[in-house]
Amino acid sequence: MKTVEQHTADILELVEPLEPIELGLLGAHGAVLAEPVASSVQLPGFDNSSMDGYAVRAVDVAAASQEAPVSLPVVADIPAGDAGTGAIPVGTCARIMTGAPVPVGADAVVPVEWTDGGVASVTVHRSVREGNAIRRAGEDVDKGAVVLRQGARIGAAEMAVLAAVGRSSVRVHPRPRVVVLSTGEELVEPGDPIGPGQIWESNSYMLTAAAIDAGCTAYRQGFIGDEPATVLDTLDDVLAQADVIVTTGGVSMGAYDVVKEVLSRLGTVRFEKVAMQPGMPQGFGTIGESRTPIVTLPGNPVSSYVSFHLFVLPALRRMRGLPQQPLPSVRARLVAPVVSSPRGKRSYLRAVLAYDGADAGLGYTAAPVSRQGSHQLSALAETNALVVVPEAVTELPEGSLVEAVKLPGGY
Ligand SMILES: Nc1nc2c(c(=O)[nH]1)N[C@H]1C(S)=C(S)[C@@H](COP(=O)(O)OP(=O)(O)OC[C@H]3O[C@@H](n4cnc5c(N)ncnc54)[C@H](O)[C@@H]3O)O[C@H]1N2
Ligand code: MOO
Repeated sequence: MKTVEQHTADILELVEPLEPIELGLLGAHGAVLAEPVASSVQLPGFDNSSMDGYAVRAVDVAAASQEAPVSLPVVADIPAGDAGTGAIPVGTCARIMTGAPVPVGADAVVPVEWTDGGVASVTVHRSVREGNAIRRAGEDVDKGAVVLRQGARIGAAEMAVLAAVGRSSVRVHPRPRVVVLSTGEELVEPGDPIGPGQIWESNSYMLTAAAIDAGCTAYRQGFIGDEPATVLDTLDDVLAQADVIVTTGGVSMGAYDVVKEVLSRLGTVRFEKVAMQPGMPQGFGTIGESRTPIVTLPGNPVSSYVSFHLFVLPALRRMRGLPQQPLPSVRARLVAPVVSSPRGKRSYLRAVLAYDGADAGLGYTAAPVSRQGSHQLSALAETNALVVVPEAVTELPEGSLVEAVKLPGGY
């Protein structure tokens, strides 16, 4: 059997960062920059007021106090958006709003709270230091400075920076388009009536959500039965809209394991056993003229979930133009024994990871959930980590230190 590492490496060899394209700002949300972004301007672009108040010469109000306020004529009113061409003569001031350009001649702003708020003339009852409440041109960004590095993921903060330096579009590795398809004659759409031997389909919903969480555009193609021609036709149909296809089901040893049956025939998809539990039967390869990557996950829901995180997430990272990075893991103390783990396979036990180091001196603790079967889906929702039991280990006493891999979204 193959190791988890070998299988991951094989899948990674199949995929490349997606070709960069130019996208409008909101279209680039979640995408990864394929270029460094430099600012063509300085920010702020001009000296401006950080408060609503009065633009003055500090020296003109140097003597102002509560007991001996100073009055100045107000010669202009400067709202934000003013072209900023005005000047104030010595001994006068201008009413100014937050973000408005500081007029020539002024070197400080007196907040309106320190005045009587006058319109024609204003009485100031506190002195100010030179530069008070003025945001200087260029104090945020120098002209030509790189404000976002190549490889940055465009989230809310990056979006703000791009817009603030005047960019309306950027060159990015787009979000991978993931098409999710499940197979199985027993599957029924949730909400539809269910008959004997049937189950409501859940894998494609789970994987579509997981792919979206992983920064992709995901299409739930839904599910189809075990008819080989339908599987091939459906795969053919979705090729045009997929950067990667993820299927579930039909990859094991059964008489109707259709994905394995039809894709093995193509000769471009390999089916192998990986030394892990859950998630032993796996497949991957390419299909179609443009050699679209396809990862075929096992049908058992927990197996499918775990193998998506171990094998598909790294591929998606690469397609997004991000460097490889394992899911974060911590050392944790088991709060219950592991009574049996298969020799020769690495177990990924669903667990609840908690941090109670400060109180109990334990650091992280991991409590494997009680239902560990590949079909026992309900325990997944409470799971936030996978406890790794190495291939050579078949049992672990309570209190053992283990590696716990944090699952995305679990925190
Ligand atoms: N003789 C053997 N049998 C099995 C082996 C084996 O090595 N020899 N491996 C077992 C392991 S491990 C796994 S995992 C499963 C994988 O099977 P398949 O990928 O072929 O999946 P199916 O047989 O289609 O389904 C398995 C199981 O999962 C349920 N399922 C499938 N798709 C969905 C879906 N979209 N939503 C919800 N549930 C789904 C399905 O009803 C089955 O119960 O094979 C073992 N067998
Ligand atoms: O190894 Mo299968 O993936 O658990 O039941």
